[in-house]
Amino acid sequence: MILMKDMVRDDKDSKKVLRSTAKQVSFPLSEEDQKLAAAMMKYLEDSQDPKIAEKHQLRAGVGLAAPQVGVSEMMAAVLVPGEDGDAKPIFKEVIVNPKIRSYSVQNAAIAEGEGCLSVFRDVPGYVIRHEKITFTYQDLDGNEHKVRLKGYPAIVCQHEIDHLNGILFYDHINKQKPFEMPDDTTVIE
Ligand SMILES: O=CN(O)CCNC(=O)c1cccc(Cl)c1Cl
Ligand code: NI
Repeated sequence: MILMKDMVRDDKDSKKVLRSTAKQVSFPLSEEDQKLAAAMMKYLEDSQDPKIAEKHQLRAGVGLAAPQVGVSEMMAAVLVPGEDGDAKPIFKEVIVNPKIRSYSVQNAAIAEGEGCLSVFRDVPGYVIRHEKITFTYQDLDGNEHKVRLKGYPAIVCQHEIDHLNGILFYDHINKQKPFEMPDDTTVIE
């Protein structure tokens, strides 16, 4: 089971795993990679269950990338829950070797900013991202997928794909004016 103690912190990342480009994953997946993928998705499910999260002191997450638990591989779990906890998640997948193929000119940012399990402090400010993205990835069986996302799920996948490329959310915050946004940026509540 992945716990908070397993998370690599950006302020203590001596191996720089959070700041390097992760390795491409080859198929068929090794036993180890299959176990890691399952454990990462399980972390997200548990962290979104108030009782389990409380019991194991898990910080909630809608995504988790392998470098965050010290594994420099191109793999991330994404679990964006449905509105008001209705059973069907908006996006649930372990994305392997993801690559953004195109994106909108239009920018978007989450109103309350972003958080990260690799960043044990609040970093206020608007994280400016693409409102829409088209990206490809392989699923755990190696099948290629091409997905178009918009709004919140698109933001989450950008946050995760960033992790695989050594980028952290606060890299996108304007240091001088953290709450400045390009004027036509969509604010996601
Ligand atoms: O990389 C994944 N994490 O660090 C897990 C914790 N952060 C979140 O769940 C989170 C919170 C707010 C906005 C975004 Cl986009 C994300 Cl991803
Ligand atoms: Ni993160």
